[in-house]
Amino acid sequence: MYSTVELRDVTHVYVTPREAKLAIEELSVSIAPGEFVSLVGPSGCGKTTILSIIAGLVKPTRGNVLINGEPVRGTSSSVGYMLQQDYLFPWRTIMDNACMGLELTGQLNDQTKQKVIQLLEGMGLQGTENLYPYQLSGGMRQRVALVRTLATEPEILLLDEPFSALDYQTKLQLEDLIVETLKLREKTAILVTHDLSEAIAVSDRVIVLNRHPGSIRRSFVIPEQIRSVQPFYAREQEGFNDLFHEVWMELEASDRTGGGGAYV
Ligand SMILES: Nc1ncnc2c1ncn2[C@@H]1O[C@H](COP(=O)(O)OP(=O)(O)OP(=O)(O)O)[C@@H](O)[C@H]1O
Repeated sequence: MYSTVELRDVTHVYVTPREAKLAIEELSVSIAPGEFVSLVGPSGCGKTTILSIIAGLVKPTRGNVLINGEPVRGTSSSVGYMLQQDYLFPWRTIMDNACMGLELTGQLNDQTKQKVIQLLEGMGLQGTENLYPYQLSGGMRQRVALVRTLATEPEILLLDEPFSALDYQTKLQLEDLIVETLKLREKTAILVTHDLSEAIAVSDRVIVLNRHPGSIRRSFVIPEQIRSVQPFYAREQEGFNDLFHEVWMELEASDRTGGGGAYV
């Protein structure tokens, strides 16, 4: 059985006219089918770069990236990317926004449109189909963005701080909804977040990255009693606070080590 996502000794150097910056060094990680993994680490340690490499948007300088055992060669419909901003088009209705991915990949037909309607319903967005993004709250818009991502049936979801622009209550509600939706559909997910409590509450595994250049510092497997319940209740489980403290100390240590950037 292969991993859904595998990075083998991945190094990435950003080359600009002024400098060559080592963003990630010798990073290896395997993510199993259906696993939910969070990446946490100091600002600038390479989290978004890792997602961009998995998405096929950035070609790593060295190393191999495999999805379902196949080398990544550019973007693929098996990988969906969700960002902090919803990037809905203001001039398109909610239905037309939700169908964007299908439209761009030539998969829009009566059957897939029906699936979008069902997904919107599942997210509590029934009745919004003919509205425009400005008529929805931030949390509702982010749910539309999730429908747009799920509509093309990606196997792997890359989530780059999708909850960070939301108010706290909406963020907790959306965490529960996304985790439930992804588990139900057996999706593999990789989340980048600055919120440690969120990382522990939603994940099967939390990976702490080293600061400059990005590499794996320590990996925490989330105990069964925490990951078997909804993220909201995970925070109340025995062992949650101790684990939070342990991950926090690791993150603090990561933040203290390393310089302002590694140059080659
Ligand atoms: N296109 C680029 N050109 C040059 N350097 C870049 C580019 N993108 C990122 N970098 C640099 O690579 C390093 C890693 O950036 P990246 O955005 O992956 O970090 P991050 O951990 O996601 O940061 P944050 O938590 O602040 O969002 C940083 O030092 C950043 O300045």
